[in-house]
Amino acid sequence: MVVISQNPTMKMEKIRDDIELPIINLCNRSEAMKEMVKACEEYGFFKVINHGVPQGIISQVEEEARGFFAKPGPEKMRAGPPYGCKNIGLQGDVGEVEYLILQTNSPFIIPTDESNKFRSAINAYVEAVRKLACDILDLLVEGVCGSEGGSALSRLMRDSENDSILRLNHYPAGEVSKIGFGEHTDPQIITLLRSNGVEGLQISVQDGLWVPVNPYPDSAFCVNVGDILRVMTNGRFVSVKHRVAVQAYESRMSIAYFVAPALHATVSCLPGLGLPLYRSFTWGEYKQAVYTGRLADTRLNLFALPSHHNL
Ligand SMILES: O=C(O)CCC(=O)C(=O)O
Ligand SMILES: [Fe+2]
Repeated sequence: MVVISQNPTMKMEKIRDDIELPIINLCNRSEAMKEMVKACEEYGFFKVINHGVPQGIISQVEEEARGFFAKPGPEKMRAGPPYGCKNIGLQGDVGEVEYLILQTNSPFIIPTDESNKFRSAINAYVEAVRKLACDILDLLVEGVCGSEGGSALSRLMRDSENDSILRLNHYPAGEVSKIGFGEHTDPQIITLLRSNGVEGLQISVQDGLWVPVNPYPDSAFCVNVGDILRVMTNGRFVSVKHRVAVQAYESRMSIAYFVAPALHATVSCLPGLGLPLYRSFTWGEYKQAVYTGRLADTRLNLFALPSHHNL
């Protein structure tokens, strides 16, 4: 039986701080392609610099987000969805985090945003990170399938009904033993993450061994493989568990852009990558499995094909 603790604390697991994620320079595309593929196989995480998202657009959205999270609790609560606090998902998972979740593909409102400045900043940000995500996905497909791969991944996010979301997280400074965001894999295709320079993110390179991801260089985006990309690369890329630890003296803020297909889109292994490890499913079906499971579940197991299939 799983016991739900109201304030989860970090178990005393080992931390390894001698692993640095690769920092990939997008200016050199053929090098970047190889390095990204290697990083996706090894860690499921990497950082990109010279990514083409203007610093002004990033600063604007970070400033607006800071302003929003600094509002008094009751005011934010009154905003209702898209605002949330402590609860993560629908199955009782909690963390020391407050957040805004915005569907990027349909008009949204932030009820406290009377002047619409926040909304404009977010729209500009989403447009810029969308381009970056397309670019990264095209390079990854080429790296894995060669030029025949074409735009097999980026076309999923170009679909006018794509289900991509933007999530702004704020972790107030507090007791370091507390969990801001419990361990999980991101279910989507890929995630582009920005942080305000405060540490806290950790990735699980193997069971019980956590690697802190430092927030440097300042200009970088952290990119990670989601479960869908794992399925589409037939397990060659790994969607790695990660979590966020509360920091003692400073609040962490992060902005995650999760690239997802349309709900009706079929997810299956890209051609030429061997016998599929997972059965095909729609993104809607997978999302349902995410909603009905706990944050830390390895939901892809539900879609794994029996091993005799691969003999
Ligand atoms: O805040 C972070 O750095 C990571 C948050 C995260 O993993 C998520 O929102 O899925
Ligand atoms: Fe995540």
